[in-house]
Amino acid sequence: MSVTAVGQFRRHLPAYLAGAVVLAAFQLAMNRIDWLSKSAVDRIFSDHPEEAWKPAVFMLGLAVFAFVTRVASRLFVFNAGRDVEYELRGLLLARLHRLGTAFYRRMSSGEIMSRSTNDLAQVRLLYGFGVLNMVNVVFAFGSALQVLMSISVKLTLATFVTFPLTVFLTRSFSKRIFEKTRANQAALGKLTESLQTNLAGVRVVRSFALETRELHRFQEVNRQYLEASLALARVRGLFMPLLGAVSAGGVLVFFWYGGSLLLLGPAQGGISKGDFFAFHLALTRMYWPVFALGFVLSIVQRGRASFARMKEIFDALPEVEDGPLPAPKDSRGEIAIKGLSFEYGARKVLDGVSFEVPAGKSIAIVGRTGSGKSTLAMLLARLLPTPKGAVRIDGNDVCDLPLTFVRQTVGYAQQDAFLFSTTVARNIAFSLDDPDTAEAMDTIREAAREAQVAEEALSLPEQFDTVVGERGVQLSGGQKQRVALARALSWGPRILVLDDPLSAVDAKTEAAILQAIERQAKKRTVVLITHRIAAAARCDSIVVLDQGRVVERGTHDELLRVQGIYAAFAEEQRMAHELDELDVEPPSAAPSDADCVEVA
Ligand SMILES: Nc1ncnc2c1ncn2[C@@H]1O[C@H](COP(=O)(O)OP(=O)(O)OP(=O)(O)O)[C@@H](O)[C@H]1O
Repeated sequence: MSVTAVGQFRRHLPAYLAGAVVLAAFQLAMNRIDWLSKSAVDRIFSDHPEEAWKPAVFMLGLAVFAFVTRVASRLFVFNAGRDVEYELRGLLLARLHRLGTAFYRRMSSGEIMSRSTNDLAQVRLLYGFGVLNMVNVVFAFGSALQVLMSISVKLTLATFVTFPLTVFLTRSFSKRIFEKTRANQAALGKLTESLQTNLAGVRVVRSFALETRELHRFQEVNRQYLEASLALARVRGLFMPLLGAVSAGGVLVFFWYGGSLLLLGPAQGGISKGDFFAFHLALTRMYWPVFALGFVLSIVQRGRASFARMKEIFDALPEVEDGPLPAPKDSRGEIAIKGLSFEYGARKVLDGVSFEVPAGKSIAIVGRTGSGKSTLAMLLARLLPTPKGAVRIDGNDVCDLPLTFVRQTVGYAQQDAFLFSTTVARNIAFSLDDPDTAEAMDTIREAAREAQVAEEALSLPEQFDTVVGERGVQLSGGQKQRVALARALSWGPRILVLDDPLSAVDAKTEAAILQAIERQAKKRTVVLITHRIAAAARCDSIVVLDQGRVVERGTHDELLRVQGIYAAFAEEQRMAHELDELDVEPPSAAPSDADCVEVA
């Protein structure tokens, strides 16, 4: 469903209509107050001045009514504006969840943040303040014009002599305000992006002692934003006083021509004192909305410019869409990959990859860095646009299945251990519906034990309730990796894909984690991406990738016998192990042949 400015307006039409009705009632009351003023003034100068109290009492009643309708109109319309903002914020996040790597390559997170906050605030103003005042201008104009024209058509036309100039100014300035606002919002986006990059990389900046250079770069973006803001302020600043001056011209005409009509009096074709007074009231009432029109138009233009920037996110097409089949009730966890090729742009990173994993078995994907292992894992979970017919789960093409089903079935624990800025427990329990129950806590502790991070978690100041800081800044690289692994283990999907979960652990911890992964493999299908031969050896089968192609397939022993890339890796790692003279794992924790599945 596409998100349009008109569509959002239509969704809240009842509230806007209610707001319009009470605004109309308010302006009607103001119209009646003008007429009652005329009546009161004429009575004061008549033979019975004591009767002036009657219209005055009515005016008081109408003033109360006007107050109530004015407040109600704001409640209806401003609340609708807030509702639009609330909905757009939700839609924005939902869309951002669906968009893929191509979009995130194009738009930085700073830019997205700017559009989701600054631009959204401008859009809220458009749907609240902007709409209210646009409607109010029309009603106020009609209500005042009725008083003016009824009192004197000639005087009305005379005071309107400046009107064409007002229209001309409004039109030409609103276009310039729109353009300047777009430029201003774009500059703000760049500023937010620069600030966010500096914050995220503050440690790198400090460790390279490049604060001064980064500050200079930031100042450049900062200066561009300042210039864009000043350019916008100049246009807006010129517009309002110009409009005010033109309006004041009309008031001057009123006093000059209206004054002469007053001196003539009604008997000689002029106007009464009450007419003069009411005309002035109505004219002031009308000039205010015309004057405010400039401000309102600038809000509308800013809102439009911001909506256009947000629409770029709403209109971005997800690379991966739901398939047409209904979600199967369950999954056995059988994987079949056939002729899978994939390119990033023009660069082919997977080329005709084929292999199968029977349900409940484990497979290791081994290969040099950049050989396409993570890409393969992401295609399995449809985190990238998987080619049709290349990946099947339980015989179903993943492209035909609902995305939620695929991603719940294929649990992909990424290589970069991303932690949320919350507690250790909540990071582990990310996939659990209710992480605060005693049952969830048992799962969390069990997963932490399996991932060999329980002891360290318990030694933290508030144990599992310790907040790990932004992206887990308070934990070491290895701790982060194991918390992320615990998260994957607590998830328990049918197919567990672990992307290099051992890159930052020592030999002893590695052995313990491998045993945990082996226990997992008894319950589900496991795809283990690893550089470690010791880890691959424990899997039922091994696939070796080289430059995106499957170059070897078999069990650990079979591959050793082939004397190919895998055997070379094994030899490299054995020699590195011996050369480093790393302390040998205690016999109890060391992997034994008996632990291996189908390793002869
Ligand atoms: N988003 C991307 N856009 C363009 N190229 C990419 C992208 N992600 C990865 N690549 C490239 O695709 C190739 C395969 O990357 P991939 O991450 O799948 O390799 P890998 O085998 O998992 O490597 P490693 O063991 O270092 O994690 C690499 O050459 C990489 O530069």
